[in-house]
Amino acid sequence: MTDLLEVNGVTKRFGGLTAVKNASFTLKKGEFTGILGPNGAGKTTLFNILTGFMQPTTGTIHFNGELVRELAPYKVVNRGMARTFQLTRPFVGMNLLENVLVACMSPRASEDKDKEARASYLLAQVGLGGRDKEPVETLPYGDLRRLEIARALATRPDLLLLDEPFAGLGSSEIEQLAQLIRRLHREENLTILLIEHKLREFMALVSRVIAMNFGEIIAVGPPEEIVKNEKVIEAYIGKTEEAHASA
Ligand SMILES: Nc1ncnc2c1ncn2[C@@H]1O[C@H](COP(=O)(O)OP(=O)(O)OP(=O)(O)O)[C@@H](O)[C@H]1O
Repeated sequence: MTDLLEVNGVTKRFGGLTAVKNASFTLKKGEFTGILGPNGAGKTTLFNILTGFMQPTTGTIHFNGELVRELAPYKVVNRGMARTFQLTRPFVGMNLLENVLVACMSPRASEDKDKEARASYLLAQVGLGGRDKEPVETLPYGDLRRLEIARALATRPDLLLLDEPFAGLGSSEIEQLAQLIRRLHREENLTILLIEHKLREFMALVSRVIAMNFGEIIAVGPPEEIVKNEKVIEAYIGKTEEAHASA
């Protein structure tokens, strides 16, 4: 497998706070990787940097061999990196089909000549088939998450970044969405980077974990190793009383 994404020494400072500290990692084509870490660990900041919503203070990002640092978010999308957000942002006043159609105008989707057919197909693919004309305003949370994924897929990405797709969903919705994500990874030749706090679902989906704490990458490995990693356990539950006593 070749490297699709190469992150090298990325740091992001907000005044005196270092949200991401010297992060380096690679993603290989076809990998399903997750970023794990407690609140405030720097996961979303890292996503924002990768996708052009923020510039790193230092460090470089290569995607498909090209330097993507300094590129505006739409240019990053045009190079094949699409994302979803913790808070969904549909185009209000438009129906489901129109919401996906906008993304079908992406340069990478130029081969998709019949845009309406493509948008309709994507809605069906994410489980929203037959609902093209529904207004987006009435959509429940779980369906909004599906719509976001359809819009991201419309840009024909090589890498899909999912920021907490299960937040706010009930257990049956989570299971359905997890199945969808798993199927997309398998059938659409996608490389996926996932942030998710729902640990059981997270660990079942990913094959590699990048664990962060206080902006730093503290461990990288398969889920079965990460759950046993001392630094990761400490980051989640804090030092044991014994360790505190001897410190
Ligand atoms: N625009 C900003 N300005 C100042 N500080 C920020 C900004 N964005 C994030 N931070 C800070 O950077 C740190 C990392 O935040 P970030 O949102 O990346 O963490 P996270 O791991 O995604 O957390 P969560 O799991 O709660 O979403 C936090 O201390 C946060 O308050």
